Amino acid sequence: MTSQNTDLAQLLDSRIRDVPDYPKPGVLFKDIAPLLADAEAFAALTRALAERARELGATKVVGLEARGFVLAAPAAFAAGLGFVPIRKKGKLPGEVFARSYELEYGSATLEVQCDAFAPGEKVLVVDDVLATGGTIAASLDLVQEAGAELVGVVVLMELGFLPGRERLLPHLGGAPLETLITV
Ligand SMILES: O=P(O)(O)OC[C@H]1O[C@H](OP(=O)(O)OP(=O)(O)O)[C@H](O)[C@@H]1O
Ligand SMILES: Nc1ncnc2[nH]cnc12
Repeated sequence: MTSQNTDLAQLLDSRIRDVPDYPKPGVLFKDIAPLLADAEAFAALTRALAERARELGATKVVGLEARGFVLAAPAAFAAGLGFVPIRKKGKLPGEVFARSYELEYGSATLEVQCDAFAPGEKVLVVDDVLATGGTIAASLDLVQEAGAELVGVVVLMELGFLPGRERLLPHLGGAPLETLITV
Protein backbone atom coordinates (compact mmCIF):
# COMPACT_ATOMS: atom_id res chain seq x y z
CA MET A 1 0.00 0.00 0.00
CA THR A 2 1.43 3.42 -0.95
CA SER A 3 1.54 6.34 1.49
CA GLN A 4 -1.19 7.96 -0.64
CA ASN A 5 -3.40 4.89 -0.13
CA THR A 6 -2.63 4.91 3.59
CA ASP A 7 -3.83 8.51 3.75
CA LEU A 8 -7.00 7.55 1.86
CA ALA A 9 -7.64 4.57 4.15
CA GLN A 10 -7.19 6.77 7.22
CA LEU A 11 -9.56 9.41 5.85
CA LEU A 12 -12.23 6.84 4.98
CA ASP A 13 -11.85 4.89 8.22
CA SER A 14 -12.20 8.09 10.25
CA ARG A 15 -15.63 8.66 8.68
CA ILE A 16 -17.08 5.19 9.40
CA ARG A 17 -19.05 4.81 12.62
CA ASP A 18 -19.15 1.62 14.69
CA VAL A 19 -22.62 0.74 16.00
CA PRO A 20 -22.55 -2.19 18.45
CA ASP A 21 -25.38 -4.74 18.47
CA TYR A 22 -27.07 -3.50 15.27
CA PRO A 23 -29.19 -4.87 13.64
CA LYS A 24 -28.77 -7.87 15.98
CA PRO A 25 -26.96 -8.48 19.28
CA GLY A 26 -23.31 -9.39 18.66
CA VAL A 27 -23.00 -7.56 15.30
CA LEU A 28 -20.64 -4.56 15.14
CA PHE A 29 -22.32 -2.54 12.39
CA LYS A 30 -20.08 -0.36 10.19
CA ASP A 31 -22.18 2.70 9.37
CA ILE A 32 -20.97 4.51 6.22
CA ALA A 33 -23.51 7.36 6.50
CA PRO A 34 -20.93 9.81 7.97
CA LEU A 35 -18.55 9.03 5.10
CA LEU A 36 -21.24 9.63 2.47
CA ALA A 37 -22.16 12.92 4.17
CA ASP A 38 -18.55 14.16 4.03
CA ALA A 39 -17.90 15.71 0.59
CA GLU A 40 -14.12 15.27 0.76
CA ALA A 41 -14.22 11.63 1.86
CA PHE A 42 -17.01 10.66 -0.58
CA ALA A 43 -15.18 12.32 -3.48
CA ALA A 44 -11.88 10.65 -2.57
CA LEU A 45 -13.59 7.26 -2.39
CA THR A 46 -15.34 7.81 -5.71
CA ARG A 47 -12.07 8.81 -7.41
CA ALA A 48 -10.28 5.74 -6.02
CA LEU A 49 -13.01 3.37 -7.23
CA ALA A 50 -13.16 5.02 -10.66
CA GLU A 51 -9.37 4.79 -11.00
CA ARG A 52 -9.43 1.05 -10.27
CA ALA A 53 -12.30 0.54 -12.74
CA ARG A 54 -10.20 2.17 -15.47
CA GLU A 55 -6.97 0.39 -14.49
CA LEU A 56 -8.67 -3.01 -14.46
CA GLY A 57 -10.18 -2.40 -17.89
CA ALA A 58 -13.79 -2.62 -16.77
CA THR A 59 -16.55 -1.81 -19.25
CA LYS A 60 -19.28 -1.83 -16.57
CA VAL A 61 -19.37 -1.16 -12.82
CA VAL A 62 -21.79 -3.39 -10.88
CA GLY A 63 -23.25 -2.21 -7.56
CA LEU A 64 -25.04 -4.38 -4.96
CA GLU A 65 -28.29 -3.11 -3.44
CA ALA A 66 -28.45 -0.87 -1.56
CA ARG A 67 -25.27 0.62 -0.15
CA GLY A 68 -23.24 -0.74 -3.06
CA PHE A 69 -25.32 1.43 -5.41
CA VAL A 70 -24.25 4.58 -3.59
CA LEU A 71 -20.57 3.77 -4.15
CA ALA A 72 -20.70 2.11 -7.56
CA ALA A 73 -22.91 4.52 -9.52
CA PRO A 74 -20.80 7.68 -8.99
CA ALA A 75 -17.64 5.63 -9.57
CA ALA A 76 -19.04 4.39 -12.91
CA PHE A 77 -19.91 7.97 -13.87
CA ALA A 78 -16.45 9.25 -12.89
CA ALA A 79 -14.80 6.47 -14.89
CA GLY A 80 -16.97 7.15 -17.94
CA LEU A 81 -18.60 3.71 -17.66
CA GLY A 82 -22.10 2.31 -17.40
CA PHE A 83 -23.59 1.01 -14.16
CA VAL A 84 -25.46 -2.27 -13.64
CA PRO A 85 -27.51 -2.96 -10.48
CA ILE A 86 -27.73 -6.30 -8.71
CA ARG A 87 -30.96 -6.00 -6.77
CA LYS A 88 -32.84 -7.71 -3.99
CA LYS A 89 -35.56 -10.12 -5.16
CA GLY A 90 -38.58 -8.80 -7.04
CA LYS A 91 -37.30 -5.34 -8.01
CA LEU A 92 -36.08 -5.89 -11.58
CA PRO A 93 -38.49 -6.29 -14.52
CA GLY A 94 -38.12 -8.96 -17.19
CA GLU A 95 -36.10 -12.16 -17.10
CA VAL A 96 -33.62 -12.37 -14.23
CA PHE A 97 -31.01 -14.74 -12.85
CA ALA A 98 -31.39 -15.22 -9.07
CA ARG A 99 -29.23 -16.48 -6.19
CA SER A 100 -30.19 -16.91 -2.52
CA TYR A 101 -27.53 -16.45 0.14
CA GLU A 102 -26.80 -15.90 3.83
CA LEU A 103 -25.18 -12.70 5.13
CA GLU A 104 -23.83 -11.74 8.56
CA TYR A 105 -27.27 -10.91 9.97
CA GLY A 106 -29.83 -12.60 7.72
CA SER A 107 -30.61 -14.11 4.36
CA ALA A 108 -31.82 -12.74 1.03
CA THR A 109 -32.05 -13.32 -2.71
CA LEU A 110 -30.25 -11.20 -5.30
CA GLU A 111 -31.13 -10.84 -8.97
CA VAL A 112 -29.59 -9.47 -12.17
CA GLN A 113 -31.35 -8.96 -15.49
CA CYS A 114 -30.49 -11.68 -17.99
CA ASP A 115 -29.68 -9.07 -20.66
CA ALA A 116 -27.66 -6.77 -18.34
CA PHE A 117 -24.39 -7.41 -20.15
CA ALA A 118 -23.43 -7.40 -23.83
CA PRO A 119 -21.10 -10.18 -25.03
CA GLY A 120 -17.50 -9.52 -23.93
CA GLU A 121 -18.42 -7.13 -21.14
CA LYS A 122 -15.79 -6.77 -18.37
CA VAL A 123 -17.17 -6.13 -14.91
CA LEU A 124 -15.90 -4.51 -11.72
CA VAL A 125 -18.09 -5.36 -8.69
CA VAL A 126 -18.25 -2.71 -5.95
CA ASP A 127 -19.76 -2.96 -2.46
CA ASP A 128 -19.32 -1.26 0.90
CA VAL A 129 -18.67 -4.13 3.33
CA LEU A 130 -17.22 -7.63 3.01
CA ALA A 131 -18.37 -9.52 6.11
CA THR A 132 -19.16 -13.24 5.65
CA GLY A 133 -18.88 -12.89 1.87
CA GLY A 134 -22.34 -14.30 1.14
CA THR A 135 -23.55 -11.20 -0.70
CA ILE A 136 -20.55 -10.83 -2.97
CA ALA A 137 -20.27 -14.58 -3.62
CA ALA A 138 -23.88 -14.66 -4.84
CA SER A 139 -23.26 -11.54 -6.96
CA LEU A 140 -20.17 -13.00 -8.61
CA ASP A 141 -22.14 -16.13 -9.50
CA LEU A 142 -24.82 -13.89 -11.06
CA VAL A 143 -22.24 -11.93 -13.09
CA GLN A 144 -20.86 -15.19 -14.42
CA GLU A 145 -24.32 -16.60 -15.15
CA ALA A 146 -25.20 -13.41 -17.06
CA GLY A 147 -22.18 -13.98 -19.29
CA ALA A 148 -19.83 -11.16 -18.24
CA GLU A 149 -16.14 -11.42 -17.39
CA LEU A 150 -15.17 -10.42 -13.85
CA VAL A 151 -12.09 -8.16 -13.83
CA GLY A 152 -12.15 -7.35 -10.11
CA VAL A 153 -13.99 -6.73 -6.87
CA VAL A 154 -13.37 -3.58 -4.83
CA VAL A 155 -14.86 -3.26 -1.35
CA LEU A 156 -14.63 -0.22 0.87
CA MET A 157 -14.23 -2.20 4.11
CA GLU A 158 -13.30 -5.81 4.86
CA LEU A 159 -14.11 -7.27 8.27
CA GLY A 160 -10.93 -9.32 8.67
CA PHE A 161 -12.27 -11.18 11.71
CA LEU A 162 -14.84 -12.93 9.48
CA PRO A 163 -13.93 -15.48 6.78
CA GLY A 164 -15.34 -13.51 3.82
CA ARG A 165 -12.14 -13.44 1.78
CA GLU A 166 -11.67 -17.23 1.94
CA ARG A 167 -15.30 -17.76 1.04
CA LEU A 168 -14.96 -15.57 -2.06
CA LEU A 169 -11.83 -17.21 -3.47
CA PRO A 170 -13.68 -20.01 -5.36
CA HIS A 171 -16.00 -17.39 -6.94
CA LEU A 172 -13.32 -14.97 -8.17
CA GLY A 173 -11.93 -17.02 -11.07
CA GLY A 174 -8.53 -15.39 -10.54
CA ALA A 175 -9.81 -11.79 -10.51
CA PRO A 176 -8.39 -9.55 -7.74
CA LEU A 177 -10.29 -8.82 -4.53
CA GLU A 178 -9.24 -5.39 -3.21
CA THR A 179 -10.33 -3.66 -0.04
CA LEU A 180 -9.57 -0.06 0.83
CA ILE A 181 -9.81 -0.64 4.60
CA THR A 182 -9.39 -3.85 6.63
CA VAL A 183 -10.47 -3.95 10.25
O1 LIG B 1 -20.47 -10.21 3.51
P1 LIG B 1 -21.90 -10.32 3.93
O2 LIG B 1 -22.07 -11.07 5.23
O3 LIG B 1 -22.74 -10.91 2.83
O4 LIG B 1 -22.44 -8.87 4.24
C1 LIG B 1 -22.15 -7.76 3.44
C2 LIG B 1 -23.37 -7.12 2.89
O5 LIG B 1 -24.25 -6.71 3.94
C3 LIG B 1 -24.72 -5.41 3.67
O6 LIG B 1 -25.83 -5.43 2.83
P2 LIG B 1 -27.38 -5.52 3.30
O7 LIG B 1 -27.93 -6.79 2.75
O8 LIG B 1 -27.48 -5.28 4.75
O9 LIG B 1 -28.07 -4.42 2.43
P3 LIG B 1 -28.12 -2.84 2.35
O10 LIG B 1 -26.92 -2.43 1.56
O11 LIG B 1 -29.39 -2.66 1.61
O12 LIG B 1 -28.12 -2.23 3.74
C4 LIG B 1 -23.54 -4.76 2.98
O13 LIG B 1 -23.97 -3.62 2.24
C5 LIG B 1 -23.02 -5.87 2.11
O14 LIG B 1 -23.66 -5.91 0.84
N1 LIG C 1 -20.96 -5.55 10.38
C1 LIG C 1 -21.51 -4.99 9.30
N2 LIG C 1 -21.58 -3.66 9.17
C2 LIG C 1 -22.13 -3.09 8.07
N3 LIG C 1 -22.66 -3.81 7.08
C3 LIG C 1 -22.61 -5.13 7.17
N4 LIG C 1 -23.03 -6.09 6.33
C4 LIG C 1 -22.77 -7.27 6.90
N5 LIG C 1 -22.17 -7.14 8.08
C5 LIG C 1 -22.06 -5.79 8.27
